[in-house]
Amino acid sequence: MAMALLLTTQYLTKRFHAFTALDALTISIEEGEIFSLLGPNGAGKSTCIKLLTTLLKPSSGDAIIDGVSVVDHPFRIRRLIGYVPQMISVDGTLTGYENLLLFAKLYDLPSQEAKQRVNEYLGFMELQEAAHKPVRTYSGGMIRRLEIAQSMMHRPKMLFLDEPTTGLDPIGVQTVWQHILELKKQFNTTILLTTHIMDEADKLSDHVAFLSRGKLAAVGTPEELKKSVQSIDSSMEDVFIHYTKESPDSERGFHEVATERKTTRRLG
Ligand SMILES: Nc1ncnc2c1ncn2[C@@H]1O[C@H](COP(=O)(O)OP(=O)(O)OP(=O)(O)O)[C@@H](O)[C@H]1O
Repeated sequence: MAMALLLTTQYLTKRFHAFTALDALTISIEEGEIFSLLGPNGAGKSTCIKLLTTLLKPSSGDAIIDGVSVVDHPFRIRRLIGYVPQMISVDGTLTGYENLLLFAKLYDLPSQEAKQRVNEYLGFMELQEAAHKPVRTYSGGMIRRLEIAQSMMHRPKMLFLDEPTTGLDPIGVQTVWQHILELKKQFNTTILLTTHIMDEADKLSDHVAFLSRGKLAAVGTPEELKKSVQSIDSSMEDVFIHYTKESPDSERGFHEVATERKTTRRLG
């Protein structure tokens, strides 16, 4: 059965002076699917997300989300999407409930509806018990789930998650994965995520795209990609190396530490 496409990019390109960070990317994402962008540090994943969330303007090309062009109608796009950046995006001094209520108000939800939705998402993310505690007392996994709930307050059709599990302990990773899959199941939310974790891409994604130096190196289902590298029992790591000619773990140490530090510093 043919699925409806929710997002298409057409030769989406971003140059920073002479350097091309994203080079004529053309991909399509079906409604209700989880799509992962993989690639080594500097491959252009965050740049791609920033273009699709209208934080950056393309140098050329376009992307269409639910029929709306990011180039022509950035304000309409912002109502259609939710975004969880790599950096912490909740306030550590407020409670989980207060953080969500703030966002509900930002999106102009009437007071009664705002409270209902906050409670609905706290329940969905299994954060009711901690709802009235300051967020700085939350674990990394709880913070991530709260951030995802926050990005959902206006019921966006599409969510962008930039490295949703970086810096989390194994239990945090599992609960975040479980809730990302539930979002797709219960709300039919279309999700584009970036990740360095091959297992994450393999377990969550309907389709995976590999970027290498700003260019699309491969796209397909995890199964198709594993078959395409033609070794018996090939893993997503093998696929990564095959298409990007780099190791998935290159330079991870510093990157992970830096991200964790950013988290700690921001929450005080
Ligand atoms: N504002 C900017 N000015 C100049 N160069 C930039 C800018 N933003 C990104 N770049 C460069 O563009 C390239 C792609 O960066 P990007 O952050 O998109 O990579 P990434 O795949 O998300 O990497 P990571 O896995 O480290 O997050 C990098 O070489 C980066 O240095």
